[in-house]
Amino acid sequence: MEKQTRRPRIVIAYDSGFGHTATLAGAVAEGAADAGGDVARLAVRAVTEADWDLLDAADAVVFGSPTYMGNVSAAFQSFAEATSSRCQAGTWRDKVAAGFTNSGAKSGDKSHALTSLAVLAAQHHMHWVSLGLVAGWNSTAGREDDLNRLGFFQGAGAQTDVDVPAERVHAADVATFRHLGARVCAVTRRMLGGG
Ligand SMILES: Cc1cc2nc3c(=O)[nH]c(=O)nc-3n(C[C@H](O)[C@H](O)[C@H](O)COP(=O)(O)O)c2cc1C
Repeated sequence: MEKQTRRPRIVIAYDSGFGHTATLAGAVAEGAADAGGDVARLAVRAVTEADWDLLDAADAVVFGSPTYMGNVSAAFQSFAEATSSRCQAGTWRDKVAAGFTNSGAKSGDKSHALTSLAVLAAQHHMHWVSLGLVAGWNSTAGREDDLNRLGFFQGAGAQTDVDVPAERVHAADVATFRHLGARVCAVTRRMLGGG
């Protein structure tokens, strides 16, 4: 008989100064929800007591930040520092984690921001989930609309022109970020024993 488990509880904890990364956080949330997750999104600039409770009760936390000056935003780093007592206490130990970022340049040193997110997860003794996609747009047959068009592996990376409104993120990035959400949900379900 198939083992029954509850729906994985997934929290998307993100920062966004101008709304682009917030839109992409929505794509991660949709992917996770479509895959059967019980999903909450929270903006780390204004974390409430209820938000901390959500984070503490989550099975998985997906961290997201715009890339600012080649790293996570100052607001995201303030949130990261605010988690330090939980780090000491091991409150988030063995939760699943993953990350995403978005920047203005095609590269823009996004890898460094993703690494900061992975280090935060490691300091919390969480289990990091990679993007799980081959690199797109890297051959003569490749197209800008490929999944993982920017070729990230550690997490999901998007590029948004700095002068477009928040909702005008790239469709291939939206699909890539949805994939990350679904993958986090699938891995978390396995961790919960649901196969
Ligand atoms: C303070 C600041 C620093 C930035 N640094 C970078 C950077 O290092 N690399 C890059 O490609 N884009 C950089 N950008 C552009 C943003 O990453 C880009 O506009 C992104 O879409 C903003 O996301 P948001 O709307 O979620 O804040 C920077 C923007 C700001 C405001």
